Amino acid sequence: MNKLPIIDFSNFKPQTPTWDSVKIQVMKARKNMVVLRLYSMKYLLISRKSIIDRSQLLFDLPLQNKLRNRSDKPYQGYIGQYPMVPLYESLGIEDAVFRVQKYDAPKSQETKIGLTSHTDKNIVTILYGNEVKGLEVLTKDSNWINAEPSMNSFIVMIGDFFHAWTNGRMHSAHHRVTMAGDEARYSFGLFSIPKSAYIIKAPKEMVDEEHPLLFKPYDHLKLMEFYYIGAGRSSPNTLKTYCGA
Ligand SMILES: O=C(O)CCC(=O)C(=O)O
Ligand SMILES: [Fe+2]
Repeated sequence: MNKLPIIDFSNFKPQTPTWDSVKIQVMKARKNMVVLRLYSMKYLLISRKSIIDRSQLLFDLPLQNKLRNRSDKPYQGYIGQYPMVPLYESLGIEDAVFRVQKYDAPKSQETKIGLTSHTDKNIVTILYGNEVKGLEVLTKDSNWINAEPSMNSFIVMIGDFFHAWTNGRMHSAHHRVTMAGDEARYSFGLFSIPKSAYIIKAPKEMVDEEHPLLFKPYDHLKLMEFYYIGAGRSSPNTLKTYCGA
């Protein structure tokens, strides 16, 4: 497979043949990779330009202004100026799950790291962006494939919460951003997160002889701290290192 599965949600209504066919496609996709494109929402085409224009203005603000949106919590407020990912910066709304991200065009001809390979730690991520490509997803058979930008679709990605809660049935794919060319990439993400202090634990229905428990119960915020502040970043599988059963 060298393309993301594309699932058309545009005529998605309960009790219709489309409903059943979409359901089957979603189940198939989650076994292979679980990065879906949702074709729908024509109004996005109109609003997309204005979202990107406004994001440009936001990131063009002086650094000291952007730094005022700083947070002590992991993955909140302004993130940027990291030597490991010098092209990347992003702004999030405190305690909300919306984040605007910018990847500068690389300064030289070489391809550059925009974001290092990771799995999302949250429940589900919904991504939308401008026409500059860069997002790459690792398939279960270890091939990196490009997520081609598309104006009328979102990319939906399963996070580690769902992977743990379904005891491995849903796959949280590794992904990264690689930049090339001379245009900046903008992306917008909705990162759903559990309520604070919610302990993530696979329900007993998800655990059986064929599916032994993969992870001990854990707190999402503690996992985030382990990833961003602790030793978790260097681990290829942060969740397993943190709370593998
Ligand atoms: O910008 C993108 O397309 C990917 C962003 C991402 O992977 C993340 O913020 O976790
Ligand atoms: Fe991500």
